Amino acid sequence: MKNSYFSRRIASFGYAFNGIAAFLCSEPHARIHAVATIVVTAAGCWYKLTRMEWILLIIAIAMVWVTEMLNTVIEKIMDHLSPDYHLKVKWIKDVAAGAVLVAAIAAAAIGALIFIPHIL
Ligand SMILES: Nc1ncnc2c1ncn2[C@@H]1O[C@H](COP(=O)(O)OP(=O)(O)OP(=O)(O)O)[C@@H](O)[C@H]1O
Repeated sequence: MKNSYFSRRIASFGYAFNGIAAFLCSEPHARIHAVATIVVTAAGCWYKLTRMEWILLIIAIAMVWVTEMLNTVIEKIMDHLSPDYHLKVKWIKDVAAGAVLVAAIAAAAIGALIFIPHIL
């Protein structure tokens, strides 16, 4: 019983990692985020960010990844359920894309507030 519970939890982690791999393999945006994440993390190490700066940076990076992944899922669902042009689909996709933009602007602002003082 215990074994089957833990093996199901381990399997769930496996599916989640498969999902991240599928996102990275199929979406060009994901690869851009991956490169940006590596560059920002390397810059953080170079400038020896404080613990609080790392916390803010990790939240900013995660926000962009999560919104981009959910936006992609919403696009795929809509393309599957409603491949034809539809004003409601346009609204749903535009709002989902808007969420990514909000996260990206916030992440850029957080990055600037953290790195500009270090660079100067
Ligand atoms: N079926 C549809 N009905 C109405 N508008 C749509 C439909 N599909 C796409 N659109 C419009 O086109 C925009 C782009 O949609 P699309 O699904 O191509 O997203 P994208 O961000 O270009 O995705 P990707 O870059 O991952 O291909 C949407 O935000 C929406 O305004």
